[in-house]
Amino acid sequence: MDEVPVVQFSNETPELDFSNLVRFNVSNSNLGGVTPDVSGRLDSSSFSCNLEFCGKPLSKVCPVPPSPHGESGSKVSSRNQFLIYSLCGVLGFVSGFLLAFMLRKKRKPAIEKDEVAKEEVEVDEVNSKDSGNSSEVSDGENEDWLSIERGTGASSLVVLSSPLVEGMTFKELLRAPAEWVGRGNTGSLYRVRLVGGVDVAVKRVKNWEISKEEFKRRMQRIDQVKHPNVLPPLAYCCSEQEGLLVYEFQQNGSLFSLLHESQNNQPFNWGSRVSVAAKIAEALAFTHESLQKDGIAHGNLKSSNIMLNKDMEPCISEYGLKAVKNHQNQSIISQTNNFKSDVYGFGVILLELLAGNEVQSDGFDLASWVPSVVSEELTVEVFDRALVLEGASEERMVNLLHVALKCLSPFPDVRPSIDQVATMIRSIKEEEEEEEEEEEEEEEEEDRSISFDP
Ligand SMILES: Nc1ncnc2c1ncn2[C@@H]1O[C@H](COP(=O)(O)OP(=O)(O)OP(=O)(O)O)[C@@H](O)[C@H]1O
Repeated sequence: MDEVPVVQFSNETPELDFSNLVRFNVSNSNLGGVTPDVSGRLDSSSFSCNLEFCGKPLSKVCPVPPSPHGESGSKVSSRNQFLIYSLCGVLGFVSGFLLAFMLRKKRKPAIEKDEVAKEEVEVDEVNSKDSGNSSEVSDGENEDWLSIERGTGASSLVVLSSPLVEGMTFKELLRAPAEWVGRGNTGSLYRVRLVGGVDVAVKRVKNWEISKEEFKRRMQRIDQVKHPNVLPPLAYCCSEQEGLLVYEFQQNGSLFSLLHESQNNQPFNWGSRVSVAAKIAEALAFTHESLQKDGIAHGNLKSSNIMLNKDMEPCISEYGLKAVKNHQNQSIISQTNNFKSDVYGFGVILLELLAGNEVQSDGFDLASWVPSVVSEELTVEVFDRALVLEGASEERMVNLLHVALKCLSPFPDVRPSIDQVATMIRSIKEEEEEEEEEEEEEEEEEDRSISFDP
């Protein structure tokens, strides 16, 4: 066999088939690594002067190479990976939980409002089923109710002396189911059912002309003046821009609805009308006298602010909520005339009771029409046909009409005080009652004579 010439390789021993080799020599080369398997046919001289060689037939033992995929290493690394992933998972879960908690805390008022809206819808549905006179609540009206907290600056609710709403809180009021009832000149009115089943009317007054301090003063004073025919405010809260007033809800509606909106032609006879007029006049006279020094008049007296309680007794509502305006030029008038403005408002109510017509509806101004009819001596034209048919005393109707016309004088100083008005109406009522008594006696007399007649 020929000797294989020595060949210089770089760095690594090439992988060769040594089985047929007689001589192999890589001494003094730059090669290294594990000596090839030559099964004892080569000696150490074949690799001499190469420090990088190890293994047989050299005395240098090769180190056990660390296996990147060795069993123990793999176990360690996968355990580490498991620990790292677990740690990341736990950290992720904890931070996610914390984030969700913080977001929920921030969003809480909105969630509560959503709940109120849901409750409103539920109540609206119930009411529209069981009540004939419930109103549909538009999104705008719901929004209006929901924005109360914003509008009043969430100022605290002041609960007045009535035991009906004792301990009621602002939150409780806003969370209670609410139904929109109507919108007046000054704002919207809602029916709210409190826990325990008490129904209250919540009036929201926007853009008012009364300062916050003045309003508080008024409410505290009005709360001290009690009269059975004046609906007391139960609670209030206010900001500079708007206020919230709570009254007991009156199921039987207003005098306005009885006169102009009654669908089942509820009889409202002459005797009842005189009685209603007398009660309102007495109640107003009492309140004017009590609040004279404080300069607090009603400010917005009209038939939609005369509520009928469960016994159909008239009650003046919304006393003192409005800065008084002059009915003629609509400018805010002096305090001396505040009370005369209420007298004018009462004069309009008297006309409505007599004529059964609505004032300033469809362009028809009853307060201007009546004096012209009276001056043309067509007085009877003014009266409600139902009263004429009923046989109401024309004399007393005319007397009441004259009281109304005095109240409607364009000059506030010429108008009587409400106390004088109350006295005039009282005498008309007494005449009416006397005549009724006489008629009853006559009827009884007739009955007796019939029964004695053989
Ligand atoms: N306490 C109450 N209970 C039941 N209904 C009420 C009560 N107070 C007012 N209402 C009714 O709610 C409706 C809306 O009342 P609101 O006072 O807002 O309007 P208004 O009287 O027409 O005008 P204004 O805003 O000038 O007072 C009216 O039909 C009124 O008669």
